[in-house]
Amino acid sequence: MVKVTVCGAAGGIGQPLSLLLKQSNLITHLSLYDIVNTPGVAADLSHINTQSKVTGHVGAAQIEEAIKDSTIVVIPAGVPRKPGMTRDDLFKINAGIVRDIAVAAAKFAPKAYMCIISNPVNSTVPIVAEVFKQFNVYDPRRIFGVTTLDIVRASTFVTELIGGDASTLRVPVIGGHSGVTILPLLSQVKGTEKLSQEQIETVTNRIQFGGDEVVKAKDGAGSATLSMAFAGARFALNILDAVVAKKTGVVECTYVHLDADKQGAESVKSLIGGDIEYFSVPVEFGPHGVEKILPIGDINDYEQKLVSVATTELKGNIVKGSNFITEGAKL
Ligand SMILES: NC(=O)c1ccc[n+]([C@@H]2O[C@H](COP(=O)([O-])OP(=O)(O)OC[C@H]3O[C@@H](n4cnc5c(N)ncnc54)[C@H](O)[C@@H]3O)[C@@H](O)[C@H]2O)c1
Ligand SMILES: O=C(O)C[C@H](O)C(=O)O
Repeated sequence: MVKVTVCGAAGGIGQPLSLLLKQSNLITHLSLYDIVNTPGVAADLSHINTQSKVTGHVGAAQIEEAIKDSTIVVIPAGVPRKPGMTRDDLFKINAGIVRDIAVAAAKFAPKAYMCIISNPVNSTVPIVAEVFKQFNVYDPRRIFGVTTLDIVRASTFVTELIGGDASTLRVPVIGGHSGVTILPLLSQVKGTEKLSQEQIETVTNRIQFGGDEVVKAKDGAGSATLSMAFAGARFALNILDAVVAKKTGVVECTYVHLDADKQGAESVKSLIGGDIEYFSVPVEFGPHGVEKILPIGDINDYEQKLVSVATTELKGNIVKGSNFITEGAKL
């Protein structure tokens, strides 16, 4: 059985993400969890003639059956931003939502690959990790912050400048998932050498603040949902490719605890200054989740400066998430 549970499945991301996952032949059971509307979404999706069974589960009383024995738990549950808000402003509401889902996963699907979309990702990933530690089921190779939308945006925006096929252009984006913590490594992308420094800085800023572009355009109706669904499905399917289909060479940048591959993280740590716990890095996936943290490679002086700015903010976000569990009420 390959069961994928989407938590927040009735939402702006949850619905199109579930639709994309329904198309995968690697999934046998698609389980939809939310506090509202999942019976309807599940009934609708269940008419699609692909192999997975679809079930809908509503509210805390049904979270056990929703999550039990999942291979993957994807979490886009929680509130999105409105114009003028930072992702960190969402912490007050989303931290508790993510904690409660993590507790259920730790109890009922302790071996699941956890894919966290809910913002602020820089803090919600440490929340899930600390919950798993409290239940003695922690494995850093299986807990991921989904930063794929930053990579997808980077491919699109950079291609607009240098031409070519955005669907195959790979732009490494490391760091975290908010503003200045998002670090596109454009110097590693062939074709960017023809851009001026001004163009590089403008497109770097656009990638870092791409989320704000959508929040502003939606004008109070939320943040990115469709592009996030695309990115979230790509990420979950990458994991399934490695874990279920046993495909090798599956590589994506994702926000992980650097203990996921201590040896591989050495080169990353020397670049970012040693004492940071979580960072989005290029990861090769394998049958246990993170197989290897790959070297970040050479970065130029401009990118090195961006790294210094990012790590200061990121460290604060990480501590805030971890403390929410370690200094909170006993679970
Ligand atoms: N990682 C990223 O790149 C990225 C990109 C876009 C959005 N996001 C984040 O994803 C989250 C969801 O965004 P959205 O646009 O889908 O929001 P939305 O409001 O449209 O949907 C959220 C869903 O979560 C559900 N929910 C609320 N509390 C819940 C709980 N306790 N258990 C289960 N479900 C619950 C809601 O009922 C709703 O259906 C936000 O936090 C947003 O900031 C992250
Ligand atoms: O910008 C947001 O709040 C949502 C998401 O993190 C994004 O990058 O689009």
